Amino acid sequence: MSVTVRVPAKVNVQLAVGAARPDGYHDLANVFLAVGLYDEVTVTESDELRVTCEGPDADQVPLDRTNLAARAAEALAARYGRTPDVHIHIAKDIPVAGGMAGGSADGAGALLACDALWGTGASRAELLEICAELGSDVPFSLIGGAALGTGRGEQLTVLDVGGTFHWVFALADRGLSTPAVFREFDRLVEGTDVPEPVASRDVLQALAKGDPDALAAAVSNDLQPAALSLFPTLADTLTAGRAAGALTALVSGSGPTTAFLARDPESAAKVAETLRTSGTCRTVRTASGPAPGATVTTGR
Ligand SMILES: C[C@@](CO)(OP(=O)(O)O)[C@H](O)COP(=O)(O)OP(=O)(O)OC[C@H]1O[C@@H](n2ccc(N)nc2=O)[C@H](O)[C@@H]1O
Ligand SMILES: Nc1ncnc2c1ncn2[C@@H]1O[C@H](COP(=O)(O)OP(=O)(O)O)[C@@H](O)[C@H]1O
Repeated sequence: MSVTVRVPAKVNVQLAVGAARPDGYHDLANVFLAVGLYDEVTVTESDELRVTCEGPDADQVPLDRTNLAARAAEALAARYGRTPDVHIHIAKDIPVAGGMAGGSADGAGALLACDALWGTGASRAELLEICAELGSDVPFSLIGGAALGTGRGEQLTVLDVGGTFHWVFALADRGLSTPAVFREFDRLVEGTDVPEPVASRDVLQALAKGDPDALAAAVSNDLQPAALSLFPTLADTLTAGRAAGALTALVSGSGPTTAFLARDPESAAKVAETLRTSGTCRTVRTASGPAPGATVTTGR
């Protein structure tokens, strides 16, 4: 018996970051938008826990117990007093270490898939609690759509979205470590008064209206200076996308993926084509959002 779950990537249309907390995390106002780039996680009953992965970035994905999908299976099994003996196969299309929450997607996907395979009867609230233990971004991967994340990003408020937003993503030739980007943020703000992170009314209204021009004017990412400091050539990618007609350009989360908002699919295709030949990125993808959260597609 096996179960397959499809899980989306995300882009952060606002990422407001507060000062480092005593536990090392940062309070956030994190406005997530799920976009239609997906990983597929299949779990099959097996005699031991093992992970395999296929896809263009598969060689960068850990296959041991540090894999978030393996950790999700272990966490659910521990809670229900059983062994996590499943083969987890990840068909990976979300860039690895790209600021698009690929590992988080696999964690949420494996959790939902194991839950369905084992018939635990866990409530949505219980699954979200396990997600939050696995990582700050994991709860959002489960719910998808659009949401405001507060605390370290794990406390979610679902947001209304009044239309479809068309995005182009430029993938870089190497990843960036999320903790390293937060550390660089701390270094850059040292000695300054970091304001409490607050959700932007303009961002929320633009999402609710489905208005790409208004969203383009309102997006922000407090981690962008840190990502650019660690990966200066990303500035060239942002410039190339803006010159190609994107309404706005920003780093996705902790990067290094850069995100470009377009007015419609035709404009997105044009921006994508220009970026593809610009020599400023490894490859380019287009995707629209909001996309649904983790969804069981086949199984049992
Ligand atoms: C920055 C964001 C924006 O959505 O994602 P990415 O762009 O990397 O995908 C997230 O905050 C990443 O979430 P996630 O990748 O789940 O992070 P976690 O596993 O919880 O934490 C990894 C490390 O990131 C830092 N961290 C994470 C979240 C947070 N609110 N404050 C932090 O300082 C800490 O150094 C922590 O040890
Ligand atoms: N299932 C997984 N897929 C990808 N990376 C994973 C996974 N599980 C753990 N990781 C680790 O998490 C790191 C961050 O990867 P990822 O979640 O793709 O990026 P980001 O945090 O930038 O969104 C990777 O470098 C890898 O070591």
